[in-house]
Amino acid sequence: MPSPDADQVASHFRHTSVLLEGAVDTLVHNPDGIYLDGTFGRGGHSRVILSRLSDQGRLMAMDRDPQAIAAAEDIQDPRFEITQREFARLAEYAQEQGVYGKLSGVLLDIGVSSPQLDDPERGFSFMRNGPLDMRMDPTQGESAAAFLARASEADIANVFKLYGEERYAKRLARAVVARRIEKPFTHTVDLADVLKTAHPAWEKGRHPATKAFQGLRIYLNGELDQLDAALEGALEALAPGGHLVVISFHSLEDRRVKRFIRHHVRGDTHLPRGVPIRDDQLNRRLEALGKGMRPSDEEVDANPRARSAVMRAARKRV
Ligand SMILES: C[S@@+](CC[C@H](N)C(=O)[O-])C[C@H]1O[C@@H](n2cnc3c(N)ncnc32)[C@H](O)[C@@H]1O
Repeated sequence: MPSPDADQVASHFRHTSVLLEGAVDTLVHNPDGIYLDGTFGRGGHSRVILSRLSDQGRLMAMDRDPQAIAAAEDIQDPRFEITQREFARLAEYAQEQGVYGKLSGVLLDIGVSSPQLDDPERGFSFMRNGPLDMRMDPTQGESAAAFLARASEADIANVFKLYGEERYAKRLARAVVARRIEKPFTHTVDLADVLKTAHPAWEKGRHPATKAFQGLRIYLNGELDQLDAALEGALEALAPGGHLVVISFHSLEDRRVKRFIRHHVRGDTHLPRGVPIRDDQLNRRLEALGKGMRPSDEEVDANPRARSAVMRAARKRV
């Protein structure tokens, strides 16, 4: 892939941040604190966080996508630094920087950015034709084309079902395998057309390839494992009283975030079921900060990609 030019990337494909004010209001409780934005994207949240910090405050950011890192070039602020890395390794980053256990807040705005979806060259979109890639970091791991060329029919069906929640996963996988014998898949629209032809029940307003594409993207980027590791890492890297804020875009992710927070709010899940629990056996490490927050109707009207977003937040107990 050619090395990304920050201006080109920033001007061609824009990202509208979701729950921008709500997330930053919940995250920043101490203007002198050290914060970590695990999903820089185009820096929508990062820029507002910086505007809320004092001269003593500090913001560390990360993203696994080299184009996101290039888009941060215009932030010339001594309080800001960024690294290209997976957020599963956020605790390691905090350790290297000497701030492990000292963070005032961690923000994760997970999933894909609009520039990733909108740039056909990234291969995420079934609407715009491009090479079938779908990696957030195109230098790591396996592309969608490589996976579809080598995986068994059962593995492909599993990806569509587990990560795309596609009801007709087996049927779609069968069509993919039948077609690849004649010609391998190299482009997004070609795959989308095969999925569309094989799909028996189109839902109104939704392209029949939507769920299968989601499944491939989540699988190829290891998104659920990344999320689990990032939540664990954030809990350790936060200072007592630090805030964790997570915005997710579909139920597979939100369920995990909700479960993680509930587990640490109750502090009882390591004990066998049915055993009476004494208070001193509980290890309550988090306090929930409100209930899940969703974008307003106005925000969804202005940015339809916000419609499935849910934000959950918690405070690490002292
Ligand atoms: C929804 S966008 C974030 C947008 C950002 N908050 C903004 O306002 O511009 C999600 C970003 O997270 C990044 N990302 C997703 N999974 C990641 C992971 N496991 N590690 C690091 N970055 C990841 C993507 O590359 C993408 O840039």
